[in-house]
Amino acid sequence: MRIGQGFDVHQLVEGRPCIIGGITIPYEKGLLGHSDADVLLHAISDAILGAIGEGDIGRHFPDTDPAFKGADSVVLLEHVWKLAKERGYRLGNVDATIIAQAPKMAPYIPQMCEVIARVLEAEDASQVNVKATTSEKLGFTGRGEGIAAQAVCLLVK
Ligand SMILES: Nc1ccn([C@@H]2O[C@H](COP(=O)(O)O)[C@@H](O)[C@H]2O)c(=O)n1
Ligand SMILES: C[C@@]1(CO)OP(=O)(O)OP(=O)(O)OC[C@H]1O
Repeated sequence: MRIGQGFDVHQLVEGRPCIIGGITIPYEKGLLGHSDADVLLHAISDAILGAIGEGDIGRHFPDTDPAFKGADSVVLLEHVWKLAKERGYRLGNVDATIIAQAPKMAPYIPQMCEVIARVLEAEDASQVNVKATTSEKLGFTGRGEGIAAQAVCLLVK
């Protein structure tokens, strides 16, 4: 049994789609990054990489590599999951929190969980949990300058 944790932040800017958990959320701003900047899938990818002792997504998908410009983070997560499976792991559970003053995540969380459960080949829906919180208008997330996400993942053999 192995455990890993992940944390990621992306800036919110105008002129970008707001893609979180593989779902495009209607909003006036979106997340800035080399890839599609899916902060939730990046935190989950890092949690899995941490659990298998494989560093972080920056090591596997350098932001200096044009191959990952505009990359779909679902595809990055699929690659990370393949690494975990090659080492003989299956999903125990993943639990994640999105920290965003806005937009409201709750209506989209079931769809996000479906995407994550499909990629991580969850046998039961309860293995994937996504939560959201504001930071009560405090800090960069509270001012709407960016969105953060954190995740923990348990892998079993
Ligand atoms: N971006 C967000 C933030 C929060 N939620 C939901 O609202 C609940 C209350 O948030 P607080 O920060 O005031 O505790 C939270 O538990 C989430 O269900 C959301 O959907 N999107
Ligand atoms: C995913 C990668 C690669 O495109 O780029 P970004 O979208 O900027 O995301 P970040 O969370 O900074 O981490 C790793 C990067 O290498």
